[in-house]
Order: sequence, then C-alpha cells, then structure tokens
Amino acid sequence: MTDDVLGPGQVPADHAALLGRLAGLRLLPVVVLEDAAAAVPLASALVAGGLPVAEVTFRTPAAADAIRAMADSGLTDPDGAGLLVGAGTVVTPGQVDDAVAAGARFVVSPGLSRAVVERCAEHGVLVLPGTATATEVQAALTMGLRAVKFFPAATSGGPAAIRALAAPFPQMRFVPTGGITAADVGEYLALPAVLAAGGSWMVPASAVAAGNFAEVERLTAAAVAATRTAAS
Ligand SMILES: O=C(O)C(=O)C[C@H](O)[C@H](O)COP(=O)(O)O
Repeated sequence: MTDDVLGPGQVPADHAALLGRLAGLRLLPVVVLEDAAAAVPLASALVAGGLPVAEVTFRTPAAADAIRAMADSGLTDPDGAGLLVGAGTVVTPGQVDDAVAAGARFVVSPGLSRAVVERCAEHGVLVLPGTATATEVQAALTMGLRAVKFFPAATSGGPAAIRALAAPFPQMRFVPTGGITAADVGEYLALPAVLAAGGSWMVPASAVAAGNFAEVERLTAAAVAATRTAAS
C-alpha cells in the first residue's frame, strides 16, 4: 500500500517535457474570461507578446469553451510548438474532466486536493496543486508530485518562504502565483527551486473586458523582457 498517486517520484516523461517547457517560458499568464469569444484574440496577444501559454481559470462559466477555443486555435510559438493551454482554479474532479475534455494540457488548483490530484493522474494530465506550507508540500511529495504551485505567493512569505521550503524539499519545484508583479517577478525567478512564476498582471481584466488586446500584448512583452533582465 502506498499513498503515492503517481508512484514515488514517478514523473511521467510527457509531464517532465511539459514542465521543461513551462520552465523555458518562465511565466504562466493566469486568465479570467467572461466570454469565450475573447479566448482566441487574447491568446493571439499572449503569443505575439512572447508567451505561448495560458492558464484559463474555472472562475467563470466560459472557462471550458475558452480552453477549447484556444486548444483548437492552431496558434503556435515561433518554433511551431502549439499554444500550451491549461486550466486554473480547478477544485473538483468534475472540473478536471471538463478541463481535459476541452483540451487542457495541465491543471492548476489553488489548494492541494487528493481527489483532484487522483483524477488528474487517471487522465494522465499534469497537475500543479497549490501549496503554502511545509505540510502541504510534504503531502504533495507523498502523492508523487515534483512540482507544485506556491499560492498565494506574496502573502505566504514571497521568495523567502520558497527559499525556506526548498531547503528540506530539494526534489520539489515551485510555481509561485498570487500577488506577483512585473517589479518583483525577478526575485522569484532567481530562485533555483522556482520553475516558473504565474500571474495575471499581463492580462488585466479591464483590458480584456474592453477588448484591448494590444494592451495585453504590450504588458506580455514587458513581462517577458522583465524575465530576461532577471536572468542576466
Ligand atoms: O489558484 C488558482 O487557480 C487561481 O486562479 C489563483 C490565481 O492563480 C491567482 O489568483 C492569480 O494571482 P494574481 O496574479 O495576483 O491575480
């Protein structure tokens, strides 16, 4: 008998490849869409700004349709790799089913739920559950996970908390999200334990509601530029 959902440290090869792609992108834009009609124009702006990836949150009823539209959009990065579309704010196994059926390649949760992690394992889809404490990171490790979201990052101690958690859990990689800005994302990305940083600052609700995708593209390009500055 084991508690592990995936087997101890068994990260499937396609998950490792996906995590590698996220690590290369460095940023995970968190998207809230009220209307699935905005999905493709928004994704096009992200791609044009240099981020061919989106986490579409199940905070709105439009989420599954928006994921489907993005997954079927044919959008690619400059190397021809398809837009990487995932689902966020997934809190129930039923939402995992809906997200996967719509074409989500990864699932993000605000917290750590065994039921959600198990359903993701059944579908073979990568899951990044939210953790903010040593107990939660340890539980995620026990479930066989090697990457988690760190949420809400800013109010849970920021980069210093991740540095402290990474010491006893060197196998774990973190995707901090929640309260991160263009001004401080570099501090997170400088940590070896940080795979990528998530956030919504490059997709402000006001710009999306106004259909101002040029603004999304501008903010996305600025966010990508900030990661390059952080790396140099
Ligand atoms: O856990 C989920 O699935 C969420 O939807 C939480 C979001 O990732 C954050 O709320 C984004 O944080 P901000 O960048 O501060 O807007």
